[in-house]
Amino acid sequence: MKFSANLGFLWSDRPYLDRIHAAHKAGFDAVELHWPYDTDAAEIRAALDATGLPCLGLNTDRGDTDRGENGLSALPGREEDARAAIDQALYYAARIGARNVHVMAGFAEGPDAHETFVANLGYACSKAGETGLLIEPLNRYDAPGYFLNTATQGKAVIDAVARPNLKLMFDCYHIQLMQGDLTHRLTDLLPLIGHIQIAAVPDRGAPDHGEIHYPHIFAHLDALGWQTPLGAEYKDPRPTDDTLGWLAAARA
Ligand SMILES: O=C(O)C(=O)[C@H](O)CO
Ligand SMILES: [Mg+2]
Repeated sequence: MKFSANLGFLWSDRPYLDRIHAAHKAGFDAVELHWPYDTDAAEIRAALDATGLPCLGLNTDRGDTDRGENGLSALPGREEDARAAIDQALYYAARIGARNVHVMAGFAEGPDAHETFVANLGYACSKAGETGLLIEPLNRYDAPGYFLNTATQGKAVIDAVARPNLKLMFDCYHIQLMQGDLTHRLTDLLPLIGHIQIAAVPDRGAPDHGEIHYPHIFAHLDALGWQTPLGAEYKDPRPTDDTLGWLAAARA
């Protein structure tokens, strides 16, 4: 199994460029970013080229975080802002060679939000070119009021958009908290999944403790033929270099 370091969380005590080199030194196969927009794309690209690490993805801008926004694409009436955020993410992704853009839904509910999300995702699919698009259900404990909460709802949105370049970001941490049954769910949804992320449940630490026995998940994904690096997206109180025993164990 291969692994991607999510540099939104791992080594978050240092600048993005240093995080890429730290991920390389630690033996990760890829990296993924959250919101790298304050860092010059050419510099990120140079660090990726120097290390040989592919970048698997980044997120659309959240909007006005001071007002608590966490994505814009499911917000009725905010289409112009949502599409500007999609354009910005696709442009940045193309400059650094990122494989995917995660289009963040935001805090919204109801049929209008669904319709708005589907329309904005349709726009993104038309503009994406070679870049893949992802949507990610977030759990209700961390993100109460977020529009997209379950893999089941994610599938309904993907079915409604009906475009081959839109897939599900299956974050085992969020899906375990909302729905569980990870083994069957990964099997059933596999054709719709574009990226998979991992963290311990419920504390979102390194994937070496808690409700999910990750050696089983890794073996299961291996048996399913999954090859894309799994995104290590965890927040652990220890310095990142001290949390990587799970990676060594998975490599053994
Ligand atoms: O929070 C997550 O799980 C993510 O993957 C995204 O970056 C959205 O915050
Ligand atoms: Mg995630």
